[in-house]
Amino acid sequence: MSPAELKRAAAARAVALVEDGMRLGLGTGSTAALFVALLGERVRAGLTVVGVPTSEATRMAAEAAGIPLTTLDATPDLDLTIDGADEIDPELRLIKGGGGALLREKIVAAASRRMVVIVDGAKRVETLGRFPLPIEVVPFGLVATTLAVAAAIRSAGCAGPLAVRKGADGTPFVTDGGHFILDAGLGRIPDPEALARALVAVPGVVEHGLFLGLATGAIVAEAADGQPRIVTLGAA
Ligand SMILES: O=C(CO)[C@H](O)[C@H](O)COP(=O)(O)O
Repeated sequence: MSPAELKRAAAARAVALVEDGMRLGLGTGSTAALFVALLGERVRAGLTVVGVPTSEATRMAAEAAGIPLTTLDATPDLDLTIDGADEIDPELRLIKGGGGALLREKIVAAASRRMVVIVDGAKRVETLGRFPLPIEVVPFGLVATTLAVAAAIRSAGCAGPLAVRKGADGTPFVTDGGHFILDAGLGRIPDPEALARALVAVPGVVEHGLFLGLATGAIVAEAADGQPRIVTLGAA
C-alpha cells in the first residue's frame, strides 16, 4: 500500500470523530489535507462545524472544500484538532513542522480540548529524532541564534547538523509568521522535555517542533495484507 492510501485511511477514520457543532482545529500537511477534503464532503452533506486553519495552505483548502472558518480570536476554545505529524513515539510525543506550520499548529493544538494525530505507520518511532527537528527562529540575528541553538542542543545531550531550511529557489523558506526554520538532524532525542526547555530559553527561537503533552490520541494506518489496518493510541 502506498503512504497516500494509508494517510487517507487514517484521515477517513478521523472524520468519523467529528460531531455536529464541533469547533475544530484543522492541521497542515498532506494527511491533514485529506482530512479537510473528507470533512468538506460531510459539511456539504449537512454537518455543521467551524474550523480554525493552522496555515494559509489549509485555509485555502478548507475554503475550497466549503468548511466554515473562524479565528482563534473569535473562537479561542476548540473541541478537537486533527493534524498530521512527522514522528510519534509511544508516549504520543511528536515531531511536527515538516510542512513549516509548527507555530500555528502548536497554538491551535494548545487551544483544543483534544488533539488527535493522523499518521501512516512509518511515522511511529520508539525514540524521536530520526526526522530533523524543525526550530522556528526570527531572521534577525540568525547566525547568533543558530550558535545558541547548537549550544542548547548539546546541553540536552543531542548532536547533529543544523541547517537553515531552503525553498525550491534556494532562498530561506519563510513561514506564515515571517520566520525562518532551522532543521536539526539529531538522529535521536533521548530527553525531548530537556531539549524543549533548552530551546525555548534561546532568544530568537519562536517555537520548536517538539509537541509534548499535546496529543491526546492518534490514529495510525498500517499496511496489513495489502489493506490498511487502523491502530489507535491514547483516546482516539
Ligand atoms: O507538521 C506538519 C506541518 O507543519 C505536518 O503535519 C507534518 O509535516 C506531516 O505531514 P504529512 O501529513 O504531509 O506527512
